[in-house]
Amino acid sequence: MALLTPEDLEDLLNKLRQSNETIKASTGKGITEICEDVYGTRPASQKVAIVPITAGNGVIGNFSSSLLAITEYFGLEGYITEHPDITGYHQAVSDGADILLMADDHMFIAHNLKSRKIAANHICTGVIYSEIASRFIHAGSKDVLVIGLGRVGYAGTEHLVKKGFNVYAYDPNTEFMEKAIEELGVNAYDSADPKKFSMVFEATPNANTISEGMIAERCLVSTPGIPCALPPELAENGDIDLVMEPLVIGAAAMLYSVF
Ligand SMILES: NC(=O)C1=CN([C@@H]2O[C@H](COP(=O)(O)OP(=O)(O)OC[C@H]3O[C@@H](n4cnc5c(N)ncnc54)[C@H](O)[C@@H]3O)[C@@H](O)[C@H]2O)C=CC1
Ligand SMILES: N[C@@H](CCCCNC(=O)[C@H]1CCC=N1)C(=O)O
Ligand SMILES: [Mg+2]
Repeated sequence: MALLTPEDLEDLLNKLRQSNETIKASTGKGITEICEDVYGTRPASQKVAIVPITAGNGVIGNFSSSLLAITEYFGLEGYITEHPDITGYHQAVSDGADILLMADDHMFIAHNLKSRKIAANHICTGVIYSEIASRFIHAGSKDVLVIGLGRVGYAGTEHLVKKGFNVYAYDPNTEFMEKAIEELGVNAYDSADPKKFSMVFEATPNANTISEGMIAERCLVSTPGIPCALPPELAENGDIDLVMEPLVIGAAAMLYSVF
């Protein structure tokens, strides 16, 4: 499980604002509108409690404060419980919080105590980043290249297939490839095929997983993956729009999915 580091979370809201400008330019809509479209919900000043969790690798510096900044960015009333774990959970429920945000090393969830809806970060991250990729206004077809079929990648692929896109997928894990072909009917990406993609969704924990031969002159790369999927020489290319940030977009999708 690739865990965030405090460095990943530095300058979070500036990274988000940058990403949102790219999202608007590439898709015609900003992240809040896209979340509203995908989930059919809107914020309504819900009270959000963030409960730090000490399990496993333990509390990640500025993870809770980043979630607090995210809740406020989306116009919600957020706070971090005074204590972590069960004590914090008890405080949040006693305070009448509507939504709880908490994460151990394996699951990061949003739980709406009122509506009983619950969301997992890896599902929502896959859905929202693949949705962004699929909305590229300059795309010439419904072909989407997916790199990485793990917890996030598979969820995003499922979402794209459901929405009727032609998904070409690659993952060195042959089991994941076979599962995606059998269960979702995706095409195996063939590097020998000269086809180039204008919409790419990448979800791997490795750098430089996208090579020049995969992408069209003008393309949108939407990736939650850390580190960056695009080699620096490609990332500097003006005609490639890159949407990439470490936490906010996925967390926003979690909140919208439980409103
Ligand atoms: N930005 C955000 O909001 C979030 C970011 N993440 C990040 O997204 C990434 C993926 O997370 P998970 O799906 O949970 O990881 P995972 O470990 O479940 O899946 C990663 C997949 O990538 C595949 N892969 C590795 N190298 C590859 C390559 N060169 N080409 C194609 N596939 C390759 C692996 O075989 C594996 O199936 C991680 O870096 C994680 O930190 C995860 C959640 C939220
Ligand atoms: N227990 C810690 C939080 C641990 C979060 C680990 N999960 C990740 O890093 C995932 C979530 C999005 C990207 N990676 C705390 O409460 O401070
Ligand atoms: Mg994110």
